Amino acid sequence: MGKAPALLVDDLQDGAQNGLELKNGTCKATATVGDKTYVIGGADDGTLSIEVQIFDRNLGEWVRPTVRGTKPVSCKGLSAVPLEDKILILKKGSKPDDQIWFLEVDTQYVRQQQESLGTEVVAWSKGVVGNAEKPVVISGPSGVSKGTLISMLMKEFPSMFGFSVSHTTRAPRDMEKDGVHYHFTEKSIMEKEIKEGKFLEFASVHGNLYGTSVDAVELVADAGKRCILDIDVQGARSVRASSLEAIFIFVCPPSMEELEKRLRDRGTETEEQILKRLRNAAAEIDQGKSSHIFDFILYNDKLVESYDRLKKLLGLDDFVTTPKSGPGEIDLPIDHSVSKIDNKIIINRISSGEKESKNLIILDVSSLKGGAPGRTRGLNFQAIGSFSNGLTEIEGLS
Ligand SMILES: Nc1ncnc2c1ncn2[C@@H]1O[C@H](COP(=O)(O)OP(=O)(O)OP(=O)(O)O)[C@@H](O)[C@H]1O
Ligand SMILES: Nc1nc2c(ncn2[C@@H]2O[C@H](COP(=O)(O)O)[C@@H](O)[C@H]2O)c(=O)[nH]1
Repeated sequence: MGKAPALLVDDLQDGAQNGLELKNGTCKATATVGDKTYVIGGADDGTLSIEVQIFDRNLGEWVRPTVRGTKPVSCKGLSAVPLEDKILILKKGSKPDDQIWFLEVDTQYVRQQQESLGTEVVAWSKGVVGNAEKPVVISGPSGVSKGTLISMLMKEFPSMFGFSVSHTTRAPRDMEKDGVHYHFTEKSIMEKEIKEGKFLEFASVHGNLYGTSVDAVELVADAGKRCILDIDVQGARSVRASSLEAIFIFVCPPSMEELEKRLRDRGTETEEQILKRLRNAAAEIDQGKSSHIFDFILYNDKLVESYDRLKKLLGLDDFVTTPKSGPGEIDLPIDHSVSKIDNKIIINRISSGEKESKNLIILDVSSLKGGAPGRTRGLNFQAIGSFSNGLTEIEGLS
């Protein structure tokens, strides 16, 4: 339980309603989901991010929750619209790609986090219009060439893909840089952070601890890139069970002999480590082929051909000739009112000062996908503007 924020309980009971701004805050809104009222507001504590406090109406207590995900920066004003297990947050006066956020309050991810931490948890997730490309999980036995294929992809499409930098307790190899190839970490520190719920997945692999932090995935999404995860089969299984929607690819060697040759030729492991990795490879290949975790199995015999097949799987083979056009961005009017009818959020422009804003935006939240940790995809919208000649212009997705 934390100290009470500037708002009093009476303010919540008398004045604040779902979807309405509070009169005594520039960047504050409240929304009630179940027995809890969420007070969402910026910079009260001197930071630049939007903070969350909860008033538990059953207990009559204020709670300061553990907040997961990248916090949005504060803005000129907020509207909050409660949905079933999350709250839609509309940020006023922010850039078009920073206007729509979700505060998850009762999703599967939040419930899992609450269970492991034993505290109240909320999680931020930025909203994305349309079906933004899913992250890519690449798995397969050690030495099969996951890293090689990922490097080729990142080199050819530097602005499209971003690598999720894992944590590991293994020692760095000669050419490996901390923070680039891995976050090289002490076991005790990593175990503590796992307990604190900072990892999307983790596993003991070939005698060391490896894991993908939520921050690693968020960082790539924040850069507007499609995240690539290079993780073992156990990790892939955990991600499959999480709310991170991804494409799962298992890279398979042409034979165990070839796998052994690649591992030995790479020359990065001791004899003992090579034998351990080869012993584990047989089980990984079995699971990779039979476990239904993976959407695709990619046989890596000849590297260039495998890379071409990988690009095809990711829809990149015709990328240069026919780049896919995006679904567009929503540009919210600064002064607006918000109402909700079923799965449609109606955003009405109030003042007439903004020449380029649409008068009415209808946000469709019926097909939301993904969510924390990561983006909430599947937002659709229609923007309707009227002109002095009486004509109406409609744009956006239906
Ligand atoms: N198709 C191929 N034919 C021959 N050698 C290859 C091929 N693909 C990759 N290699 C080589 O095999 C070695 C292992 O590749 P890489 O390091 O990419 O494997 P990895 O799956 O990322 O391994 P790890 O899981 O241990 O990180 C490298 O030296 C790479 O140059
Ligand atoms: N479950 C996870 N597995 C991971 C992660 N990062 C890497 N890996 C896998 O570990 C092995 C060995 O990697 P190496 O760099 O020591 O050769 C390999 O299969 C990787 O895919 C992770 O975050 N989680």
